Amino acid sequence: MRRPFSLFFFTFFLLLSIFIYNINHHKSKMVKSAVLGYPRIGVGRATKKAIESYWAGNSTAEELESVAKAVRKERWESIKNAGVDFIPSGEFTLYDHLLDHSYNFGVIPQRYVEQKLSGLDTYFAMGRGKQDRAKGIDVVASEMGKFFDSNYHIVKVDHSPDTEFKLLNNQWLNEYKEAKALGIETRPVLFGPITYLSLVRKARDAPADFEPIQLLDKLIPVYKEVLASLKEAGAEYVQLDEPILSLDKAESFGAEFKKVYEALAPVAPKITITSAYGRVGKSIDYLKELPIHALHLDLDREPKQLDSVLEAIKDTKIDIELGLISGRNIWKNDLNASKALAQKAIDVLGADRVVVSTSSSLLHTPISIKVEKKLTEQQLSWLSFAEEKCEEVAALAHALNGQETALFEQNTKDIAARREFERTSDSAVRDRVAGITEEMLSRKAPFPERRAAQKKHLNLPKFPTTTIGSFPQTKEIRQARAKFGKGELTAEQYEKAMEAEIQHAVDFQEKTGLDLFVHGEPERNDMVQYFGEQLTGFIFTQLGWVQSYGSRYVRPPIVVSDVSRPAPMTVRWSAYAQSLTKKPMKGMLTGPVTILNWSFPRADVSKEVQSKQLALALRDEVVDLANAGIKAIQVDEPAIREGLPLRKSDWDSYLKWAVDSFRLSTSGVENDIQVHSHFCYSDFGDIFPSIQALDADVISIEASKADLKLLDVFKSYGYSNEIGPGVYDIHSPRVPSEQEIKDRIAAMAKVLPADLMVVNPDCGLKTRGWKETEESLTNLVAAARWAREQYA
Ligand code: MET
Ligand SMILES: [Zn+2]
Repeated sequence: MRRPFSLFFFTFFLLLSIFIYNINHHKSKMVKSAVLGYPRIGVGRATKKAIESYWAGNSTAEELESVAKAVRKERWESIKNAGVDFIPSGEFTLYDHLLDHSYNFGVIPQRYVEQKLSGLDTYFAMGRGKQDRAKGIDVVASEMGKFFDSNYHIVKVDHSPDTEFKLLNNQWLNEYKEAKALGIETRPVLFGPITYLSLVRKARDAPADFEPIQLLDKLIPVYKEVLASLKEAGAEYVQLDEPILSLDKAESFGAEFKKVYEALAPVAPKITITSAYGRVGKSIDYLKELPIHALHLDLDREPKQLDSVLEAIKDTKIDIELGLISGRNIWKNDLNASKALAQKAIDVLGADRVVVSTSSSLLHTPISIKVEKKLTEQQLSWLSFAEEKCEEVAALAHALNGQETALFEQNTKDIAARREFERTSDSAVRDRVAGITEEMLSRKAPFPERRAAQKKHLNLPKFPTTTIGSFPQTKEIRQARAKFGKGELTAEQYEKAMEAEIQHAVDFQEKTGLDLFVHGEPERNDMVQYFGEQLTGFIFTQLGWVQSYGSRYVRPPIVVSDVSRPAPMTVRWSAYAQSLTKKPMKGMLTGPVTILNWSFPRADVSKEVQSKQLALALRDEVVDLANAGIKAIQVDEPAIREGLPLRKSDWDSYLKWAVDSFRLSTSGVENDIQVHSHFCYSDFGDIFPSIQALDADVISIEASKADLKLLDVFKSYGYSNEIGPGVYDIHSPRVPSEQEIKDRIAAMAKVLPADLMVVNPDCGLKTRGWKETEESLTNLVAAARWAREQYA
C-alpha cells in the first residue's frame, strides 16, 4: 500500500511543479507594454469646456471635479481597453502637471496666499493670475516656459532658499486609489525630483548664487512620503519622469541622482526613470549605478542610443523600457521596424527585462483619428493619435510575445502603402531643392548698399514707425470667416468683407500717423494654417487639438508630402491695400522654419528638406509681391528659437539649415526691396548671431518683457542692420504711456545706433481691441516724433 501511495504523491508533485514552473516561466518571459501619459482634453473637449465654464463663473468646483473624474475614467479605460499593461495615473491635470507638483508640495508664493482664495482658485491663480477689482484681488501668474522642444508650456512657480515643501495634496495617491476603485491597476507618474527642481523658477529676489536644485535635501522627504503612501496602497510600480536627462547639463547631475534614488528606492514601489525628448548621452554612466527597476529611453528621437545603453546595463539589475511609439508625431508607427529594434534588446537582456512604450507622454498628440470625418481613408491610414498609439504599443508587445494580432498585420499593409505613396513624390519640387545654389542664399548686394537703395525707394523718416502685421481680429471678422466656411457667404461677399477690413486698417494708420503700413491680416485664421491651406502637401484635422498651455489648444497642420505653391497666396490682399494709400505697404508672410515648427512634419523626409521646399514656395511669393509693387516684405520667424535642438552639439546643423531657409525665401528680390523679419516668444540671446546671419534689412524683436537681457545681448553682439526692439507689450490690454515708450526708446538708443532704430510694438495686435490699439499706437507715434528731434 505504501508504494503506490507515495508514487501517486510523487507524480502529483512533479506535475504540479512542472505546471507552476511553466506558469512562472511563461509569465516572466513576457514583454510588457506601457504608456507614459495621455491627453488631458477629454473626448469632446470636456475638460477644456468644464475649466473655462468654471472660470467664467458658470459652474461650481464640484461640477468641475465631476467632469475631471469622468475624464480620468475615460482615459484609463481607453488605455486599458487597448491592452496596455502599465497605465499611467496622476498625470492628469486641470492646468499643467508641473504646476500640480508645486501646488501639491505646498509651494505657494506669498502673493497668492495673501489673496485668501479657495485651494482650487489659488491653484488657477498660480497658473494664470487673477484680477477681480471689486474684490480687491489682483495677482499675476507664475512664469510660463516651453517644455523642452515641444509646443507645450509649463508653469514655473517661484522657489527661493526659504521655500519649504509640505505635502498639501497627495494627488498621486488619490488618483491611484480612484483608478483602483474602478478595477484598474495603474502606474503613478511624477516628475523626478531633479527634473522638478531644474524646471521650476528661481524667485527674482533670491540671492544670485541660489539655484532651486539646492533645495534637493528639503524636497526628498516629500517624495518619500508620496512614494511610501503609494507602496502602502498597493502600487507595485511608479514612473518618475526625468526628461532633464535629455539635456547636456544632466551629465553633471550624477551625485544628485545617486542621492535621490538611493533615498527613494527603499521606500518606493519599483521605480522606472523615463528620459523623454532626447538621448541620455553620458548620463548613462551614473544611471546604470542607480538602485532603480528600469530605465526608459526615447528611441523615436534617438534610436542610436540603444546599443550603448544595453551594453551599459546588461550586467546590472536594471530593466529597459523602449520608447518606440512616438509621443511627438501623429504618424502610424512602423511596427515591424520597432519589433526589430526591440528584438535587439530582448537578445541582450531577455524578454522579461523589456517593456515597450511610448517615447514620451501622449499629451502632445490629439486623442483619436476616429472622429476625423473629412480626411480620406488613405490619409487616415497614415495616422495614429493617442488612442491608436496605445493600440500600437499593445500590438507590439503581443507581437514580441509571439502573437501577431490583426492590428499588426494591418499595420504592415498600411506602412507599405504609405512607403509606396512616399515614392510618388513631386519630382519638380525635389529637383528644385536639389538645384539650390549658394548664390540663391544671398541678396544681390550687402546691407549698406541695399539700405541706400531702400531709402530712396521707401522714403521713410528716421525712427520709422510700423506694426508687426495683424490688427484686432474682431468678432465680425471671425463671424464672416465662419459664415464663409459654412457657405452662408459667397467668395465674393467674403472678399468684400475682408477688403472693408483692410480699408479700415489703412484709414486707421493714416489717421494715427504711422509710416510703414500693414494690411492687418484679417483674412488669416492663423499665421501657419493660412499658408498651409494654400500650399500643396498639407492636410488639416477637424478635431486634432493639442495642448499648448492651460486650457489653450492648437490644431497643427500635418505635412504629408512635397510642398509647393500652386498660386500666389497673399498678393491680392497686399496689392489691394497698397492701392488705397501712398504710404508704403509691408507684405506679410510666415517664414519656412516657423511654418514647419508649428506643424507636424512628415517623418520620411528630413526637416531640412521640408523647410527648403517651404522656402522655395515663399521665395516665389516674395518675388510676386515685389512685382506687384510692394516695397517692404516681412517674413516672420517667431518659432526659429523653439526649434533649437536640446543638445548643444546639434545646434549648428539646425541653425545652418534654418538660416539658409530664411535666406532662400527672401533673396530673390532686388536690393531696393526691404526685407523684414519678426521674432518673439523667447529669449534670443543664445542664437543672436544666427539672427544676424539671416541678413534681414530690418528685424523686429520681442523686447518689452525680457528687456534688460536683450539690451545686454545688443551690447555684447551689436547689430549691423535695422532693428525694432518692441517698445511695448501687446500681450496685455494695458495702454503704455507716451513717456514709457520714450524711456524705452532712450534705453535702447544707448546700446543701438539711433539711425538704425525702428519703432514698433513687440508682436501682432490680433488679440487686442481697437480702442487700446488706437491709444497705444498714438502714443507710439508721438514718442517716435520726439525721438526724431532728440537724436537728430
Ligand atoms: C507670433 S508672431 C505674429 C506675427 C504676425 N505677423 C502678426 O502680426 O500677428
Ligand atoms: Zn510675434
